[in-house]
Amino acid sequence: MGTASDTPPGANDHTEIDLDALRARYARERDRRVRPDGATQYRSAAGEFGYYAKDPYTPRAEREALTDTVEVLVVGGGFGGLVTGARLRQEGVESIRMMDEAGDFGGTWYWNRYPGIHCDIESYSYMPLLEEVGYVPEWRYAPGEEIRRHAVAIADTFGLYRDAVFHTRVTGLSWDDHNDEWVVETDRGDRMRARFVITSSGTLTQPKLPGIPGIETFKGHTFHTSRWDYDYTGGDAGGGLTGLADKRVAVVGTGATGVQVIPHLGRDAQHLYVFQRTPSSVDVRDNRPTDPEWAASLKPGWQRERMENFLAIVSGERVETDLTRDGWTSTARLQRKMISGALDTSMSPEERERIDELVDAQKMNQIRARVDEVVEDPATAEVLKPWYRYMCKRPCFSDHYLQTFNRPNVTLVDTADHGGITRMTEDSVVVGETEYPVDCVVFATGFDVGVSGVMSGTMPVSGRGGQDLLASWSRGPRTLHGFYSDGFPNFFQLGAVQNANSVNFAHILLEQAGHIAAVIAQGRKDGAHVVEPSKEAVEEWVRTVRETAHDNSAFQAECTPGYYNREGAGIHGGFSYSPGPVSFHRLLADWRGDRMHEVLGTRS
Ligand SMILES: NC(=O)C1=CN([C@@H]2O[C@H](COP(=O)(O)OP(=O)(O)OC[C@H]3O[C@@H](n4cnc5c(N)ncnc54)[C@H](OP(=O)(O)O)[C@@H]3O)[C@@H](O)[C@H]2O)C=CC1
Repeated sequence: MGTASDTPPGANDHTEIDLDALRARYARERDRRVRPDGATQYRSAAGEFGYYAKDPYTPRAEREALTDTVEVLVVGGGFGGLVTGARLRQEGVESIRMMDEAGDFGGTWYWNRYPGIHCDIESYSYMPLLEEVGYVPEWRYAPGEEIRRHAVAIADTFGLYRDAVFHTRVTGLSWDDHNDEWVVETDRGDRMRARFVITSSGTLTQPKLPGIPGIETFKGHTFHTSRWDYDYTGGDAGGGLTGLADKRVAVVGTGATGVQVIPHLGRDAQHLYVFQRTPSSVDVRDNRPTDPEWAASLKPGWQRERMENFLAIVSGERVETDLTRDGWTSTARLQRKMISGALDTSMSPEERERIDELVDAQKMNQIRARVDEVVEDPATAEVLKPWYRYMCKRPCFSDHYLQTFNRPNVTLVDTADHGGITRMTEDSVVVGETEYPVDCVVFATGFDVGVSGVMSGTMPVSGRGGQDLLASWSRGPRTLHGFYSDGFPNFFQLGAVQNANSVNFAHILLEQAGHIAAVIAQGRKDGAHVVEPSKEAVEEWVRTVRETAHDNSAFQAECTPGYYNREGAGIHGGFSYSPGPVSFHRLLADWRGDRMHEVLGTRS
């Protein structure tokens, strides 16, 4: 197998690739799509558009306001919150309240139930705690419903429904210095208390809408993919959208969601218009049911081994064997552009960059050639070809997407030269001067990515002496290992900020949960009043993250716009710990070995 640090076969044999011409083409295609309004072009699904974010799956139950006290409050019932709850239970913590805005557990898998939904990371590594729950996924790449059911199974296995509250949003957290407790206020009128608060409020739950002029005037039916309206479409996540048989449907967006949903809309709508601004790179999926013999042969510890092997490969570490062997592990070298990890130091940076660029060009040529092989109409095929480097956008995998454009009832509409859809009227989507009358518009336009309640300010956190967390971060996040900050005792955050990042984020969350549970358990054992890092420890970690930051701004600047590069504005490295998740997890394990006492009971 290859690793990110090997020179790939054929890397020195690219005489046919004209990199200058390719760079010029990439720049031209990028310039067609950059908008002067950048990230401000979007609208949140709030205020007059709040109905796009309503929960269509679970009725909201009335309940009494809470005034009790728990030991741990976990904000967020997605995998981050669930695995934290599970690890705390394993450490013997009894009093845990799980809280979520959704109507049940599952996080992103609660909200996203659109037809065709699957996870594009292999389920055996993605779905956490499989061995603890006693489950082997039915599919190599699991459908969303199987993943959602697994989330519920984790909650059942670890007794996390007990004390859980749903359809509840935290509106304020304030530290009570006198009692060493958090006072928690919510949009349900709760005013409860918790000794520890852990937030894992997720990144792919708040739907985002394009700022299309006239969007509010459209009188037909409309919804966002993360709040699928099966009452209107009929069918379920497996397809069979019989309600669309006599409907002209527009879908806006061709990202990872669009690629999964479009084959179903194309199959079932009377006519489907796909409004595309930037094509995704779409590689082979090759999904298959789990082999029962393989499942029966698995030995205890198999999942951790597989997860760690996958994480190591996609982080650019050297490993002996590739247990997964899929589109992620075979492109590890290319992912280094986005998710930095181990760097090959056996060659000069210039030589490394030249080889990276050639390997990238080779991969993207293969992706573009696949479009020609599958799509019958050459003009349509041309529009579906992605002209950017591999990790500029989330890579996609599908064996049905490109094929959909061979259907006579499917029309691809290229909006690139118009910055997206020009406007909407009462009954049409308009691109340039051309009107497309439709009955229904489905927005596959993504999420306010990376915006947790803490970062957006919708969950104000007031620490020691009433200091505001966001205000204390006015010059950037200040944490020890991404988890906690001085002045905010017993408050933990899960997420990628100053912590680790990976395409398999479920693995990162599992490590974070284990770490937090270990710290809390040690604190309980030692009789510590609080968990809080010192100001010096925080400053040292912020400096470490900054000094080790891998600056990929040059790469980002050449990328087509999207949320990876703040719509073309660029992001400097240093958001997460650049040396990569494997080094970070090692660093955390060492820290737990001999420095944990530094955060325990430092104040009371
Ligand atoms: N693990 C998995 O299997 C899956 C993961 N995901 C995750 O969710 C993330 C979000 O994916 P997704 O929901 O597809 O959202 P994205 O943000 O990736 O895609 C949004 C789409 O909407 C298009 N768009 C936005 N505004 C306009 C406009 N005004 N006119 C026309 N088109 C417009 C974008 O075009 P443009 O590109 O030009 O901006 C893009 O194609 C993924 O990156 C991935 O991390 C999602 C699905 C499956």
